[in-house]
Amino acid sequence: MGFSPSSSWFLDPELRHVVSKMSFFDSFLFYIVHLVDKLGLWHRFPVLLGVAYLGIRRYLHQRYNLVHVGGVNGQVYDTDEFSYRKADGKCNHPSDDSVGSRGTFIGRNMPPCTSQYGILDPHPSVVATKLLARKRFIDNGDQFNVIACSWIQFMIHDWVDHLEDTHQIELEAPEEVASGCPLKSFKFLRTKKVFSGDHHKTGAVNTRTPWWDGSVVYGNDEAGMRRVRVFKDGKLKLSGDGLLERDEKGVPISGDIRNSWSGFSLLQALFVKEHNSVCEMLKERYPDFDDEKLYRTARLVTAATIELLKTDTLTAGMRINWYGFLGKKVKDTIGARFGPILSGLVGMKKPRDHGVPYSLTEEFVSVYRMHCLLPDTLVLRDMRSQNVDKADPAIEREVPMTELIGKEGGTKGSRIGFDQLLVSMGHHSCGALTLWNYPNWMRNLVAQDIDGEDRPNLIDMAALKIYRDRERGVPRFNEFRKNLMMSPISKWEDLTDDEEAIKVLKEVYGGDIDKLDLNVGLHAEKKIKGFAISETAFFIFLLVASRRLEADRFFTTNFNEKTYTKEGLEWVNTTESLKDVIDRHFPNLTNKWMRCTSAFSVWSSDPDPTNWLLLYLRSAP
Ligand code: HEM
Repeated sequence: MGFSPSSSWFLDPELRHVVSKMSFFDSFLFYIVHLVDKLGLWHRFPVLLGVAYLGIRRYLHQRYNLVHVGGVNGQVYDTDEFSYRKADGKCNHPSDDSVGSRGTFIGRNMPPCTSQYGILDPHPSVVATKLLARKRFIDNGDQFNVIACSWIQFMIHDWVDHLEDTHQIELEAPEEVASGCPLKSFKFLRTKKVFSGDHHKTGAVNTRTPWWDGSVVYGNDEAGMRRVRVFKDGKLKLSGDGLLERDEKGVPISGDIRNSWSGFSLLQALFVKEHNSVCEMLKERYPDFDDEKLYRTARLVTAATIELLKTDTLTAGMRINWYGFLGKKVKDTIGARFGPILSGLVGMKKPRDHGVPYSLTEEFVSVYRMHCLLPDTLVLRDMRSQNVDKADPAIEREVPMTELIGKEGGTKGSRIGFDQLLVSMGHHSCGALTLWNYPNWMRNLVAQDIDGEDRPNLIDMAALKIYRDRERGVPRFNEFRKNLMMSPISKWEDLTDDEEAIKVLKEVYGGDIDKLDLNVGLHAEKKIKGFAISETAFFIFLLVASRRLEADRFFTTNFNEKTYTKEGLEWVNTTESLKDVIDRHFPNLTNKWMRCTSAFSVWSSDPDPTNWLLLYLRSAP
């Protein structure tokens, strides 16, 4: 029986079930979190208090929001023999070689949906047409540019993709919206349900490796890995123009090639360059390293790069994940000696999985469905300018996104070239995660299979994303929030101040708030100042971002000179942002074209002001 204050006036009745399964201590912590939530306070706290709140919340999520879907039952192995990242993600967990490998189950952060709404209630095409379809492009201001959007896609393609069934489904738009749908009906493959041998009975399987292991560049299995390697000096293949090589069918040669576009391939090419530079550095220091040893070490180093989100509280939170409360200077000087809180998760003596074998989760995939970040066109900047006005560089022309996707997009990307693509993406704000901002060109999309080949049937991605969550048993918005220890909404006004949105939400969901789809809720939700994503999505990131580091042997036990080499570790520790990586390879580009501090902000925007106050002591943004 948990802690229960005598006057429980402030506990939402819907959250009683949450407290009932908690220990006394945990329920005490939960009441603190719940009180802060009710007062809407945590993001207004000074940074130190905000971080403390997030720390308690993360602790509670680690205890109550990790659900093992099952099926991990590998072998014990010799960790010293495999002190490198294997192609298929095997041999990372200290005592079970299969945890986190390709083909294991996608986990959950909460039990599957319990509501009885039908899979077509309301019809996904109705939701897509009335609430998601872009009316006009709404940008995200200066905070994030198209590089940031591609970076997130790059991460997704490193971590997760659902195995599909061979069974085809057809969705036909109901008459009331058919005229507004680019496709009156479309066909796609069902998510494959695999028997998990556990109490949830079935689950979905990940065709990518869920570790932060750079598989987007290196491949997800032996064949994928062999495809990208040169087999000389540890290096990876790269075309003479600095972009990806392509095979005779026009498919790019890279770790993950499905549903790519020029901006995404550009990031892959950038990290191939980074990998190859690490190889050169290692070869110079260690002339006796053979191709295999150079490849393995350079992969470890390249995969361990990181970039952080905005606002001081988030930055502090992410830095604490990596360096701990004592900060980078102390960690660099004396090492990770004081445990995860003071010295950070990276470099901990042992990986931690909180009793649940590591995997990514269904909920994580749902909240990362951020296709609204994609613009309709990419505005190309004029690279011939002599005196570049960084605040407003001259425009050459606009290219529709449809010309930048798939195999044709690869050819177009090569014609544009690395420099112009990168600079143009840097200067282009990405889309906002809000209602009525889903790119219409994705409602009529040529999707690709796992080999990068175009599929014959066009798909409506806006409708499909609603279908996918329902098909995979991800709870709808209110049930999702309750499971995440957040208060559910009781009226539409709790969700948004936008009167037009409320009107259409009522129309689509017939006034039944519990029916609201997760992804619609996430896009409609009022945003916290400084946040591009919703608070509901953020709490999933809070849990999963740290888990990716702390469960990984190569960020904990093996994050040392013996595994990475002294120079490799130094490389990781002196590379703090994507800008550092760009600067290493293209110093003139950022000098000439970028005003701001982070490569992910719109490049014409102001640099971050110097703030002499210690990060943790700052007030709220
Ligand atoms: C031109 C760019 C992009 C294209 C063509 C594209 C296309 C696709 C397609 C066809 C799917 C599979 C849909 C399904 O069968 O359920 C998908 C899934 C997904 N995409 Fe994208 N996408 C793009 C960019 C992005 C971006 C920028 C993000 C995130 C910021 C993103 C996040 C996701 C996620 C989370 C999934 C679900 C993966 C899964 O089900 O396991 N995509 N995308």
